[in-house]
Amino acid sequence: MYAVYDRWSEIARESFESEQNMVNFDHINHIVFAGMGGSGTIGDIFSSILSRSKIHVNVVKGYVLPKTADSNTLVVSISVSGNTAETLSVLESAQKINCKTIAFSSGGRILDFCTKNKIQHRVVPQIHSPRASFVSYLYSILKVLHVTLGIKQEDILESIEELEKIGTRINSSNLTDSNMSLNLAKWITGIPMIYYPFGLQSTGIRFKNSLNENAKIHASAEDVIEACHNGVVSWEKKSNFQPILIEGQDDHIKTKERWQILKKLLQQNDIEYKEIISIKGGILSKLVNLIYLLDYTTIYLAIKLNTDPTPVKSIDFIKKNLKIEKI
Ligand SMILES: O=P(O)(O)OC[C@H]1O[C@@H](O)[C@H](O)[C@@H](O)[C@@H]1O
Repeated sequence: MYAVYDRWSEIARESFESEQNMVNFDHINHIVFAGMGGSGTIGDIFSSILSRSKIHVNVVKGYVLPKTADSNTLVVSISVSGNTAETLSVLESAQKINCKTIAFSSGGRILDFCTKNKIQHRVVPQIHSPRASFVSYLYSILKVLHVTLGIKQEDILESIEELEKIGTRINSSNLTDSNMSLNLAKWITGIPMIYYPFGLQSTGIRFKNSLNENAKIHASAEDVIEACHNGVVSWEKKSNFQPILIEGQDDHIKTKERWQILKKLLQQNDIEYKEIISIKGGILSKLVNLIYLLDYTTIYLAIKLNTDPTPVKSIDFIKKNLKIEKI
């Protein structure tokens, strides 16, 4: 897995510079991103980026297309394997009601369905595993859809440069004290309780998912503002949860205030915490930079725990036991 992660910035650039044909969907007022796990995180990223645009965005991590979808809706289906039942189900519903559709997969049932129904499809090869392919999928989708999504090329290139910069500091050729991912992995001894601000949700959820799949440990992730109405009470008791605060340089002023109060509360309760602060820059740069740093943490943690990050036996077990034909 290291070998793939060490190349993330190169993969990002290659994917964005690939031959994939760009497409511009017009007359859309609603976009649905359908995908599970790492493919769902890509939807979360676009949801953050588009949160200030006039386009209504839904991220569907499940089987059901929102009732508001119609022929002015673009449904973007993302599945690295191309065989994820939930994602295929949303695509089938979208095709039935004449949504505009495009799908990205390495092949599988999604490619078969698109070929049969003449739905736009782009093949993006799987690199190692669906979650490690995250970066090639993100930048291939950006290549194909950045005009439709109104994302500027310069913002995309800036984000690749940021991946290059952080890569040299956190990759496996720098196993020193200056490696932030390694340091965070060394610090984690219990269950990470991840807090994230509005706009950086994808980083918190992806970190949780990668801790689960790579390090095979429990983890929890909450929006910090919401947690100030419920989750914070849990710190009144001792536990083996460890707070990790993912803070954005440009968080809303009231979010910044919450971070300060939360830190004060943790200090009063004698609870050690870690702060991970985003870089300055565009939202895409912030998100991919954090995801890279935190994903690497999960691989270093897996190694520390003598755990092979690659296999996900329990997910395989669930999939084997699913009665796909009954969906
Ligand atoms: O992108 P796919 O192939 O639909 O997979 C979605 C998710 O499916 C899970 O089963 C995988 O273990 C995740 O890592 C993955 O992100």
